[in-house]
Amino acid sequence: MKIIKTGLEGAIMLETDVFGDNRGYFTESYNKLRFEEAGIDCAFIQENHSFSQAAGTLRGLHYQLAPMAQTKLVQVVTGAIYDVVVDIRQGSPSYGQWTGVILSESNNRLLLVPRGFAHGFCTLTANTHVFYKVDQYYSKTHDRGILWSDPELGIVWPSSDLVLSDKDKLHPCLQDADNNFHIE
Ligand SMILES: Cc1cn([C@H]2C[C@H](O)[C@@H](COP(=O)(O)OP(=O)(O)O[C@H]3O[C@@H](C)C(=O)[C@@H](O)[C@H]3O)O2)c(=O)[nH]c1=O
Repeated sequence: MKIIKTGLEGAIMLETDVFGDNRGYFTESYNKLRFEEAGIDCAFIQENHSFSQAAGTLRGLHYQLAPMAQTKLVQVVTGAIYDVVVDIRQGSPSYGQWTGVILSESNNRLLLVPRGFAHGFCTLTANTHVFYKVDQYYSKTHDRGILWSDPELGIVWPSSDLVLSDKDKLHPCLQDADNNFHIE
């Protein structure tokens, strides 16, 4: 497993080892020991699967407030996404900064989204299946969002013809969002 740094401390990309043969390939998409060796100590307790029909479907930017904050390990099984994380930890040198990576069915890359980061993605293909593990349960009362188009963030999304949920059209900008993440 290869560890690839993103522009944001703590948000890392993982490239799994792929064993191809005449049938196709095999890869370990998660191995607790390998993660621990890489200094990633997460106990994943829920796995989510989202399916998006259209290319240009944008889900985000989402996070859960502490104490229900989640680390997420994101993987694309079919199709491709532009996956974005935003550091929303107050006091962080990279507070308000974002980075984006492409995860696809063929690049064997996963993105680790730490607690204290907002997360969202835009599908690059139709019929995209995204799987992600989380280390805290879903909590509707802690679930929060930041507007995908917050001008202060200036995220450059890969499409302007977007499909959004009603909820995601109405989130506040980062400066007005509920946020109980702080670092020293
Ligand atoms: C996230 C989630 C949603 N739900 C329910 C709530 C709602 O009725 C329905 C759809 O929820 P949403 O519209 O929030 O789904 P979605 O917009 O796909 O939300 C997801 O977006 C990506 C970017 C993330 O990072 C995830 O953590 C999650 O927030 O599913 C659960 O039951 N469990 C869960 O873990």
